[in-house]
Amino acid sequence: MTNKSNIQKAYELAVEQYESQGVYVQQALDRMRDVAISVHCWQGDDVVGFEGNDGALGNGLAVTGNYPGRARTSDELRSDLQFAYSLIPGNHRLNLHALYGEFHGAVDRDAIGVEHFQSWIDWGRAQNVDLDFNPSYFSHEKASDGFTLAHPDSGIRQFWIDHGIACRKIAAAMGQAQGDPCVNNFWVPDGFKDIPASRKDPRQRLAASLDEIFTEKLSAEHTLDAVECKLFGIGSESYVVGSHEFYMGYAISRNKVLCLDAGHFHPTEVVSDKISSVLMYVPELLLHVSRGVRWDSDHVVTYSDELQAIMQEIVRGDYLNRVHIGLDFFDASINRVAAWAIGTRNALKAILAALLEPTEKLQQLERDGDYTARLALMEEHKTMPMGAIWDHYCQTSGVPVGAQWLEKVREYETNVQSGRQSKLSAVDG
Ligand SMILES: C[C@H](O)[C@H](O)[C@@H](O)C(=O)CO
Ligand SMILES: [Mn+2]
Repeated sequence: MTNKSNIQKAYELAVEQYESQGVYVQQALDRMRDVAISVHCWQGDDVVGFEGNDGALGNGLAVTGNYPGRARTSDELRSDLQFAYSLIPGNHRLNLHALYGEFHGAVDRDAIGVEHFQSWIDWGRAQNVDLDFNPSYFSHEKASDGFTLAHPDSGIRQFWIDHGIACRKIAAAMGQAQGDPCVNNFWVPDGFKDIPASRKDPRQRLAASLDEIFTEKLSAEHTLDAVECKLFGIGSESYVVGSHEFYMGYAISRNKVLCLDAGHFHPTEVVSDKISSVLMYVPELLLHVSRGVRWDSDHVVTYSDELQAIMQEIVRGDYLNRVHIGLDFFDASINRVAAWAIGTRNALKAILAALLEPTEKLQQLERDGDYTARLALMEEHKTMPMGAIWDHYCQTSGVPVGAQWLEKVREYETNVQSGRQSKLSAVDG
């Protein structure tokens, strides 16, 4: 049975063990406390949002499962988020999509304004949660044929350009209110199911639309524009306009933040190997930490080799101040608050493990050409008592230790989420 003194004892032994390797745990924990993960709102309600439609998700996004308790209103979503944050050590951000505004009636995407997000801004200030933002280029009649900013119809393109412009203003207002830049991430689904006759034309239209959206210069103290690529989606298997090469070139030439989603590449291609390359040419990176499984790019993040490799790269490259870490997964087959807790805690554990590495020693061995010792120490590190440091970190941060958070989720499910079952609407796809 876990108790405080055992956690403390295990921690002290672990600290000694790390110190014998030249790793100072307190320094690692001090850096850890500054890491803010941008927790994505859309895990809480299966990417439905509050526009008042029936939640029919489109444009290659699909949520499967019908676990009870989906948040149906902004108050329910905020309650679930607050509860999720109470299970996660540290102080984190919230990543909001445009379709989560509070509209009180029909407001089309090109007409949204700061007023529709004022409650979120106020809530963020009250909770000390900084906000990030995303225009929503999906689940809309004007996106139903799979094209938005690259649409051949100039009227439809203009509608989505206006949406992008509106979202930048909202993001800037959020950043100004919180005194910290709001990262505003553009992902568009545009693509073809089958072989295009022109790969060029849609890409030219997408670049032109984005240029129009980004014409107004907004203060980098308030908002940063990010662009997110994708290899394929359901319904865009043959061609996605915003490919990796497209956005890599776009971000470099327009000085934008590049967003890499861990589920948006070929199965054997890893984001961890891209970080140090792209950061040579773009100022900052946004990560969508996710887990691809076959066709789905958005499974709940587990403590996988690739998750650890991503966080190692960020720490080894000393990029913590140039990489914005966001999450992107949605699973309706398990408790949605548990999904947030599992994925976010795993991302943080991987960061802590990376901060506890003897990075300088490993890099010196490499410079010396001692690859034997480099591999030996990397392997020894894998079984160092990181769990004892993590437990202590959770305890001193005032959040549940080990699997105790699951008991809290069970209580929340019984007391809060189970009462929502009557109006459940889950989307299968
Ligand atoms: C809802 C998100 O914006 C979306 O998941 C996007 O980031 C993406 O990754 C699409 O595959
Ligand atoms: Mn993503």
